[in-house]
Amino acid sequence: MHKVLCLNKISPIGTDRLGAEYEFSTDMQNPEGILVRSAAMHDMELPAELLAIARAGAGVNNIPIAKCSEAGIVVFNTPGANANAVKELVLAALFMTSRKIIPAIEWAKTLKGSGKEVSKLVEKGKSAFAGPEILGKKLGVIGLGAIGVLVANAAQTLGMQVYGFDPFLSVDAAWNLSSSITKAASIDDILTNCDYITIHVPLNDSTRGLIGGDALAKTKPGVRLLNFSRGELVDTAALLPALESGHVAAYATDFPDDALIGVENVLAIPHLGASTPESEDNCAMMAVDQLKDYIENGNIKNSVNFPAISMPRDAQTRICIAHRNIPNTIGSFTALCGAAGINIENMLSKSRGDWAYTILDVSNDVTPDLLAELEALDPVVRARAI
Ligand SMILES: NC(=O)c1ccc[n+]([C@@H]2O[C@H](COP(=O)([O-])OP(=O)(O)OC[C@H]3O[C@@H](n4cnc5c(N)ncnc54)[C@H](O)[C@@H]3O)[C@@H](O)[C@H]2O)c1
Ligand SMILES: O=C(O)CC[C@@H](O)C(=O)O
Repeated sequence: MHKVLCLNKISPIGTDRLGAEYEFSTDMQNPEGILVRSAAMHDMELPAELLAIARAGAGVNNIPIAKCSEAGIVVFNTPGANANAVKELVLAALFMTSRKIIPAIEWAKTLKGSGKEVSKLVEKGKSAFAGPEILGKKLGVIGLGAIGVLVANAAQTLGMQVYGFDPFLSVDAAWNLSSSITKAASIDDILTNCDYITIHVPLNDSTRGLIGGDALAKTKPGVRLLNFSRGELVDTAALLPALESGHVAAYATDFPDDALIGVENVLAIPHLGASTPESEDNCAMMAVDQLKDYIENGNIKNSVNFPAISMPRDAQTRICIAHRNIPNTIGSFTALCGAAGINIENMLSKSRGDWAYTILDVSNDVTPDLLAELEALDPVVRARAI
């Protein structure tokens, strides 16, 4: 029986796929797998038995990736599975930051009880809530991955002039991006030219504070800023005076902090980007399928720390080895197998940056001694036989 710990609410459409061979619970000791959404895992002790963490979603800044790699724990995410849900909320925010829809609705509620005067009061008060159209305005999209591409294409069909910036644009994203999107040469191109700016990059050490005082100073007066990626990408301390002066006309964020809540022209949304049944089902199914394939077959798809690797099973036993990407490592695996009288029928090894992963399909039983010898090799962080 495999054990899977679930740290957040995960759609049963996904967890039902675990099947009868799995014990699944929100509270258990020594799990082999963890399913997680946004739960903070940085301070969590990682169980020795833990093989993999599957993040039902895109962002993995809640997971200690480097620590997991060192322990041979494979971390998965579900690229693109919630992108449409986020795109739809970003489009809603484009309209909401323009047309003052939320404060206007709040104001209209105050007219309750005014009887026949309501229509007169509405006409008198409505000018306080006028706001511009998005048609023809310039939208800058920072980060053209799964979400950024969908946002850029949709905004373009709504009549916006869209500029995109992504120094690491993938081939897939380039194929999916409308040819009408203008390529920005630098982030400054976006900052200085655009009426609306939306951020769709991961949070990491190089993007934290991406929009700080210097960046804000380059933006057009009256710019509207949208952040559906992570709160720490925008420096709240630098943003507050820019909102106060009106230089930033509005800020929509899915990640409000205490200082932003209640501030005029801040649209503080409680992390609802991926909260649709469709997205929750997609993420859960992908996360569970990837986790199961890893636990049962050692195959890796959509990992953020180890390479993609997959091989059909056609031998008695599979040895899976997570290791550092250094020369002569594979030779030491085959030498140890040979010395143990193990015949390798098929093998595959892939690397990704500092890390690598090797699958050896063998025609014998594998002894705990051989696994211990493999794991004792310097580059190896985890070896198991399935
Ligand atoms: N609000 C939500 O509920 C929600 C849901 C999903 C994702 N997210 C956040 O949105 C982020 C993006 O999601 P995605 O699915 O589009 O991810 P993705 O990995 O498909 O795309 C991220 C893109 O950002 C680009 N990028 C990285 N650093 C950059 C930089 N400095 N400047 C410009 N581009 C850069 C990458 O090349 C990539 O194309 C996630 O990392 C997550 O933090 C939030
Ligand atoms: O799980 C969620 O609700 C949010 C997920 C989102 O932030 C992500 O990065 O995919």
